[in-house]
Amino acid sequence: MNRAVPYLPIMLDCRARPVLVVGGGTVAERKIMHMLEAEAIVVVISPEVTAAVKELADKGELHWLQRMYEAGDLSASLSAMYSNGIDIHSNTDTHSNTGTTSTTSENVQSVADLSNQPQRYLLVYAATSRPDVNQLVAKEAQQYGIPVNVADRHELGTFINPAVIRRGRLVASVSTSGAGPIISRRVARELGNYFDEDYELYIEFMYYLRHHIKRVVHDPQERRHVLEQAAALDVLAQIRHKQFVWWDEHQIEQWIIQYRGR
Ligand SMILES: C[C@@]1(CC(=O)O)c2cc3[nH]c(cc4nc(cc5[nH]c(cc(n2)[C@H]1CCC(=O)O)[C@@](C)(CC(=O)O)[C@@H]5CCC(=O)O)C(CC(=O)O)=C4CCC(=O)O)c(CCC(=O)O)c3CC(=O)O
Ligand SMILES: NC(=O)C1=CN([C@@H]2O[C@H](COP(=O)(O)OP(=O)(O)OC[C@H]3O[C@@H](n4cnc5c(N)ncnc54)[C@H](O)[C@@H]3O)[C@@H](O)[C@H]2O)C=CC1
Repeated sequence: MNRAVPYLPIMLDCRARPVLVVGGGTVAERKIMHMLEAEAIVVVISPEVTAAVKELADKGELHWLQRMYEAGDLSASLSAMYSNGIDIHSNTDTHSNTGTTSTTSENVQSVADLSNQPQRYLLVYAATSRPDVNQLVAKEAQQYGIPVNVADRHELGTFINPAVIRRGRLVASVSTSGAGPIISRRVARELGNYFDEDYELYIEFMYYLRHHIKRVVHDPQERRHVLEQAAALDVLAQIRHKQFVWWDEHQIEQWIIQYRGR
């Protein structure tokens, strides 16, 4: 038995960064949905895709290259891909060569914008049904220093995906370090029952309060004390009992005053 890989859990800002998904089946579709939620620019290379992925491509919400993965796809920089005449904008959008944005989604950037992007993919997903292709994608990604996820044999890749629940700014992700994804999903659902919908407003309010405190309380010790008091507020209970009323700035100032100078 292998020892568990000590994976590093992080939160990655993927907004407007290009990510590549190789393959377009149900597994690829799930990974694509997470990438779109993270507001990444999604490029899919696959001869066939699911109906849902096709629809997203048609709407211009992702870029579909309708073909097999080719060795070298990852070594080509994105701007080079484009200047070689490969339309990475979308499989259907023949007008994108003009460099104008002709899509409905905020996610999708014009080709001109893409050429200003980093020259390599931020992340790569090898999610085809062909082990040899997935292995080639993994090898190439590692050659170029791009983090890669391999759907059929996670040990060939450099990162894996947790099961996730979101409550606005609160994100809980669960991994079994690859031992059993169904268990991850179950644990995430259990966390989701505990951290229910009320947490969204609670965390939003705490964000707003902390932001305000950071702006007006400059002494580090004093700030720390005020932030501890904020964390101890019974806002969540008030939300649960439908008694919570959002504070205005004046209320916050008044509340802070009582803890100042301590
Ligand atoms: C290592 C990892 C790498 C990665 O994909 O990132 C991986 C790998 C593999 N999954 C396999 C199978 C299944 N995966 C799922 C579901 C999910 N898989 C996810 C993550 C991960 N899966 C990573 C580890 C997560 C952890 O650490 O716990 C979730 C959590 C998140 C997500 O995919 O985004 C998502 C649930 C999300 C949700 O619903 O909330 C289901 C269930 C289903 O489809 O309904 C099955 C079928 C049942 C079964 O086989 O157990 C196989 C065998 C393939 C084969 O047999 O050919 C491999 C290959 C291998 O183990 O190497
Ligand atoms: N990591 C995970 O969460 C899970 C992984 N898997 C594994 O993931 C893999 C994919 O599973 P599914 O999506 O269900 O398969 P699928 O058969 O539905 O889809 C495979 C996709 O790969 C594409 N493809 C095939 N050859 C290609 C090539 N040379 N270049 C580019 N694309 C190519 C096909 O067009 C198709 O879109 C399988 O190996 C499966 O064992 C399965 C379940 C969960």
